[in-house]
Parts: sequence; C-alpha cells; structure tokens
Amino acid sequence: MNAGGGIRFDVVTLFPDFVRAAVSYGVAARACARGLLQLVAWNPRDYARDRHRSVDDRPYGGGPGMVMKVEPLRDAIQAARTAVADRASVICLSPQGRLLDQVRVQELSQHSRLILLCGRYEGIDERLIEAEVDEECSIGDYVLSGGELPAMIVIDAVARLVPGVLGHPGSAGQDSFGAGLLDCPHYTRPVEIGGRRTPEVLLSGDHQAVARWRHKQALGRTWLRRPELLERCMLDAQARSLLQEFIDEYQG
Ligand SMILES: CN(C)c1cccc(CNc2ccc(C(N)=O)cn2)c1
Repeated sequence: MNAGGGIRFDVVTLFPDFVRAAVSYGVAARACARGLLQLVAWNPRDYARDRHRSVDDRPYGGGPGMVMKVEPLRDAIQAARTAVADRASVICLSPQGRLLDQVRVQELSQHSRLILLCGRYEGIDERLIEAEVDEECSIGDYVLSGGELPAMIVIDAVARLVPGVLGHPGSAGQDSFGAGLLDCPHYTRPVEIGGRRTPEVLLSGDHQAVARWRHKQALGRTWLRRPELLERCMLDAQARSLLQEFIDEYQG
C-alpha cells in the first residue's frame, strides 16, 4: 500500500547511470529530494563470478545475438530483495509483457516498492523469468535495445501518481487519461497570438462552465482521435449528451 509513504524502485540494470536520469530532473528529482521517491540500481555485472564478469552467453539452439545469463541477474535481484526486507514484486520490462496503460500505472502506484528488471541483448534466460519474475510489462509493441527506457517510463508514470509528488494533487486525478479519455486543449498567456484567441469560456471565471467545456473537449477529442478508448470507458448519461453536443457541432 502506498499510504503516502512514497515509493522505492530497485532497478536491475547494466546501465545504472542511464536509469538514474529518470529521477534526476523535474518533479521526480524534487520527489527524491523530499524522500517520496527512491531509486536504487543493482548492476548484474557486480554479481558475475567468472574472470570475465560475463552477464551474457551464446543462445542454446544457435541463432544471432546473446542471452542474459541466470546467475548474475538472480544474485542482483536477491541483493535487491534483501536490501529492503518486505516482499517486492519483480517486473521484467519486455516486449512479451502485458501492455502498460494508465489503469495499470495506477495499480502499480499502490506498491511501496517495485523491483524492475531491465534486459539487454536478445533477452533473458527463460529460467530466470520463471524463477524470479512476477510479471512482464511492455510499453508498446516495438523492440528496444534494452529495458532501461521502458523502466524509466514506468518510474515516471507511477511516480507522478504518488501522493505529494505533483504540486497540485488534483492534476494527477484530473488527468483525463485517468478517466480513460484524451486530454482537453490547454491555453495560457497571451490571450491571443498568431490570430488565434483563447476560447472565451476559459476567460469567463465560470468554473462550472470551464469544467463542462474541458470534459466536452476531452470526450470530443477521444471520439475523433481514439474512438476505441470510448468503448472502454462507460460514459454516464451526462457525458453521452456532452459528447453528442460536440459531435453535432463538429458535423455542423
Ligand atoms: C525478447 N526480447 C527482444 C527482449 C526481452 C527482454 C528485454 C528486452 C529489452 N528490450 C525491450 C524491452 C522492453 C520493450 C517494451 N516494448 O516494453 C522493448 N524492448 C528484449
């Protein structure tokens, strides 16, 4: 449970400095300074016992590339588990994983700590995944050179939901994506630029009208750009009529 005690990420990676960048800027850096967010990196190479400190080897059955060995990863994960007594979920970032979405991000933000496993090369020996990994997570259907960027994305998306990390607590909650919708348009000074003026409702000071307009825009944009997302979120009667209003105006 994340009862406002913050979250700790233990990341198993061959490139600790790379993943540390995820918490070195912006709100994540401030959250670290305030002890709401912690990142500890564990390098499997430090647990490679042979003279060459090898963490990978050639694939059984032949084929291109290399596979990450079990032992260094297992020992790095064990070191992470030992570092903080409580049982932590081990998530492997991999194209074979469950697709990450905001619902899953919200679920992950409830943990007090997570161990993230970053693979390189052609992948990880399946026996390590069977023995140590609780779940595989993918950030999208494409192959990267390593799991570090996906791990950094998970860290960023989850960290911003941890209570106290974002300055305005409402903003995370108000994320339209939190409601399964795309976001509404945003405007700031100057009121007009390049012949384009800010919508009058946003200048009216009528907070109810502003909230209605923003919800309508989020619904309309989702309908226009990502209609399949609308299927997933159960629109109540008010939302449905707001969307219909948008569609009527759009179709003119
Ligand atoms: C089987 N295989 C290629 C593989 C297995 C494990 C890790 C890696 C490292 N690369 C990654 C990782 C995640 C993603 C993603 N989409 O989240 C994309 N690439 C590759």
